[in-house]
Amino acid sequence: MSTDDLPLHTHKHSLRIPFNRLFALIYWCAILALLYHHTHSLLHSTTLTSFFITLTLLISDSILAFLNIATQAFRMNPLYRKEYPENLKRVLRKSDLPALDVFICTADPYKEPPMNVVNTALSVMAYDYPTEKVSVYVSDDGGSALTLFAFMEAAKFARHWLPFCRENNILERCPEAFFETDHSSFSEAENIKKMYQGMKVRVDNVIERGKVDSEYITGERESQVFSKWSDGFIRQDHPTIIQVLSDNNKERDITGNAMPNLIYVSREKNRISEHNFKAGALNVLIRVSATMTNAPIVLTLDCDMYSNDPQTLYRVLCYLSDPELRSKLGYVQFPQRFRRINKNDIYACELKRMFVINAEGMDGVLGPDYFGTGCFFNRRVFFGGPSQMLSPEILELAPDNVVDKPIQSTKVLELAHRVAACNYERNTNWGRKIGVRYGSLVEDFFTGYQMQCEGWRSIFCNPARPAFYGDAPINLVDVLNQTKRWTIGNLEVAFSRYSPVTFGVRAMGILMGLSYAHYSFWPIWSIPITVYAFLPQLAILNGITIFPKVSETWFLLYVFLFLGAYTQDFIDFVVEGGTFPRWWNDQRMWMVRALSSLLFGSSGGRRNLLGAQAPPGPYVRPPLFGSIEYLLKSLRISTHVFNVTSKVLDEDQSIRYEQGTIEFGVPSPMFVPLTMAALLNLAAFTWGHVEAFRGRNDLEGLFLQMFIAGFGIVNCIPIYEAIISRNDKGRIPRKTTLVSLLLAFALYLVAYVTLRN
Ligand SMILES: O=c1ccn([C@@H]2O[C@H](COP(=O)(O)OP(=O)(O)O[C@H]3O[C@H](CO)[C@@H](O)[C@H](O)[C@H]3O)[C@@H](O)[C@H]2O)c(=O)[nH]1
Ligand SMILES: [Mn+2]
Repeated sequence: MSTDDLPLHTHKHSLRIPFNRLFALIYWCAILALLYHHTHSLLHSTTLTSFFITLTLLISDSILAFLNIATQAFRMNPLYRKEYPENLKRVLRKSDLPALDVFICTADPYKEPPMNVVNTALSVMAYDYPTEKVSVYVSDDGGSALTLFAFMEAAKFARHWLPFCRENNILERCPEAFFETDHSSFSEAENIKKMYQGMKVRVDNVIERGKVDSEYITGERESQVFSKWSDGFIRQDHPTIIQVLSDNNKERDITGNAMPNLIYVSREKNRISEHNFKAGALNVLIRVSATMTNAPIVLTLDCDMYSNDPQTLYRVLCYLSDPELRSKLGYVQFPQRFRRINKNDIYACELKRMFVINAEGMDGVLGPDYFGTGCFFNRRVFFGGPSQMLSPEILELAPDNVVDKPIQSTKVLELAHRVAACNYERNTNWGRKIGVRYGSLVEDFFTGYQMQCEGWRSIFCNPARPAFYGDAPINLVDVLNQTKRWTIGNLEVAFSRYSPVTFGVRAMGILMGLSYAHYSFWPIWSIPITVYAFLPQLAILNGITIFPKVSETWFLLYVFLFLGAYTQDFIDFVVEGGTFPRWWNDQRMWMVRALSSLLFGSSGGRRNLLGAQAPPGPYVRPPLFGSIEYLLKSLRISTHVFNVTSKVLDEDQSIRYEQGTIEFGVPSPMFVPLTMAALLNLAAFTWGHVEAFRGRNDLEGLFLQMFIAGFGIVNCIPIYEAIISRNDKGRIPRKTTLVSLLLAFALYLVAYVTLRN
């Protein structure tokens, strides 16, 4: 039978491509016209005030224009793919199936409950795949005995869980998710559930006490392991701990089947060496796994994600075993999908554009960027471009090396410890040319980008049943802190010597270069957003017209630019299954993000050069410009830290989240610009009408400004509610409102003095 009859995968191009291209052309012409208009007015401005206002608008609109052009790159050639795993099983023998190493990262047992991490691991250990070919490596940057304890428990539970899933052909192989569904039709389920809950109680007890008491330790071997957590052991300074918790050469499940490998790794840490956060953790796992199993396929997973489909690996193999793709295929990326997002996704955490729409767009060119989780790599991709292999410093780490010793042999364990040491990477290519790349807080984005620059292709795989599910933050501060980390990370890429606009365009062509530029430069989108949130409003308050009148032709240009961008964005969103309320919240959240986290730095996150974390400070810290924070880093005055997002659910907060109420709560400086904008827009809109009513205003000339203020107000409704009508703990703290009010008034005074002369 020819392979045409048994396709492993197919794809089709979006029908909207011709329309998108035509529209992009028209839209670019409109943008050019606007920039011409501004330049013309700038050259003919009569007063200093009008000169500065026009200059501000010109700068803002140039930034918007650049970002818009970059966004159009995603729309030039979107692609939709489909895989046929059933065909794969007909052409590939079981014995030919490649092995898989799964990497799971965790960093803090209190922010990332070990039971969640355990669920992540169990869901992939239970993949529908020959168990002797699966190894799961857990990286614990928290260096916590609590996490290790949870995994010891998990290894025991897995001996029951895996055969249960296999024999009953369970789809939902993450225990927590499975027990949330109706499982009454499975006779053993109750038994397994009891075991699961027993494990949960033990793990939670240990977490609550903060240590593993002797009553929980069974046997000499376990107590020996925990004795490593001696007095001087702290998370920032401790030796490497590598613990094989399940070894497929030895362990059998209760039905006598081999168990997958499960290995706990907490790399060595000290205060002098840079440990490079998650990127460093992943590089240690790449090396440790190379010494033990060296599987040709590597899956990276965050501890807040779990597998939702045991067949996923077969989908991946549809691409990785395709002879036409194989030699250049670096990774297969699945979208991040989230489980508990509320109905209208108030924080726009679904990130449909980033995780689906844009990824499909890039897939039509050279493939999607790397999202940090839910990604299957060809191990070879970590070692230089497809035609230019970079050999690691020791032979055993090479991607084609075959491990011929059992994972618990002294030789293997010795080497594994050696490659997990703090100073192992000194004078090597790790983090620069080999492995996951250092130098950006979005190590995922930066790494995928560099791989693609080296000539690797990637594939976006988006099956109907989500391959993975994860959790997204459920309060505004967490969302904004996450955005802030991404902001800094993106700027680090934008202004590195690998900048997508120069290096990227040269290496991958204009479309890929622009796609990556869109992400790395998006923080500067906060400049136009801030200008449009304040300038037109301040102008209204001072009776100044800054946009064309309704009767002028230029007015139509503004209408077209606004409606064109919004409509196109809306169509993209809805075509991918979005709803109107979700889209509305999404566009609101991008403005919120722009006004707060993109611009301002906040709580924590800075450390001194020795790498010691600054002690947690009082609630309100002086706001810092994101760019200043970035600058401080560039001047080596401070460095950025990867602030892990909390995955602990507060009951009250969860309820408010379910109801769709925005959670402010803590007096964060990040809320100040937002609240200021809400107040000023309301003031301007009201004042504009009052003046018009008194006949002192020309509403025709102020129409665009009034429209912007009105649009701002509609977007700010939840903020007004959070200031005035809410009494719950999630309302905007009085202090924040007061500070914002004062600052808004100060801003008004400044404008009064400068604009009226
Ligand atoms: O020093 C560290 C810090 C973090 N992590 C792990 O990194 C993962 C992601 O951290 P999280 O707090 O969940 O960040 P998110 O913002 O949700 O993560 C997104 O953004 C990150 C880059 O900023 C990517 O690494 C992630 O894959 C991507 O999902 C988690 O598993 C952490 O345990 C470490 O292993 N070591
Ligand atoms: Mn996360």
